[in-house]
Amino acid sequence: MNAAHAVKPERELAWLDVEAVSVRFGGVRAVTDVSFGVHRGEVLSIIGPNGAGKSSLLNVISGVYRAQQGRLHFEGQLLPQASPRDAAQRGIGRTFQNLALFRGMSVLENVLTGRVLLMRSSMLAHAAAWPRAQREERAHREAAHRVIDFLGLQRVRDMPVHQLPYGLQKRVELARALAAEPRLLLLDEPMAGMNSHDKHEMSRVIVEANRKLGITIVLIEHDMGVVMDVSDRVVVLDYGKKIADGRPGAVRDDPAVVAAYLGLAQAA
Ligand SMILES: Nc1ncnc2c1ncn2[C@@H]1O[C@H](COP(=O)(O)OP(=O)(O)OP(=O)(O)O)[C@@H](O)[C@H]1O
Repeated sequence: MNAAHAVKPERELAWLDVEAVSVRFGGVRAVTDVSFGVHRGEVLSIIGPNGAGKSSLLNVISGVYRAQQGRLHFEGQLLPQASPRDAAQRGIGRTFQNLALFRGMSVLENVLTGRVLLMRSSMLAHAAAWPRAQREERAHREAAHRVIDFLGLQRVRDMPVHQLPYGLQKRVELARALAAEPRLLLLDEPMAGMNSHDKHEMSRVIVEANRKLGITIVLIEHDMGVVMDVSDRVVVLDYGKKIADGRPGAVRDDPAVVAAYLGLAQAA
């Protein structure tokens, strides 16, 4: 066959397929031509020095930011960009780098807000206490209770969130994200600012959510000990570009990664 007529085979898409994504803010290139795949059932960590583009990438996947270039596919479907609601409805959940809870509301109420997109009855039906709406509300409360039990938050269930220590507040945030029943959960520095005991606890519940609930997890984390412990695979960004992608041990020993982090140590 004439080489000119050879058809390039279609690339096989990963479960979440990030293809040549670039994000710019004015003159700042936050993410440049980054591609990687997330396999169903894994814990994948995204690491890299401050400002490497990790949160921007997560924001593109969760529909918060629009990429100027590139495409995303989730479960074989092209993801429309900059639509957090669409991403959530497709089963992509997330937490944010800074606490984003309703501080005056109880733990249970916060977790219930995670189920808003799963609610079918209108607010009016709930307000009028129609039987179907009541049944639905009961089911949502039961689901919220299950998540609270899963994360060991029963004792503080009715407390206002602002009265809880920081480590527990971060766990409530995770509970709210789990309440939405995501298949893919994006966690942006869920252990930032935690002491080592709380970090250990948070790592444990993340691994349990992955293993027991079958949720695929993409995690941004700075603590290399945690990354090595919990990740099946690691993607490394530096100045917006992907510099490594592989098993944790291989990535840790990768000369390009060592150089990126050594550069950081020398600059400090
Ligand atoms: N909304 C925005 N507007 C303007 N610039 C932004 C915005 N979001 C991110 N940036 C810039 O894009 C670059 C990458 O930022 P990003 O937050 O994605 O990095 P990061 O790897 O998550 O950093 P960190 O570890 O410090 O959270 C930085 O230079 C940042 O200042």
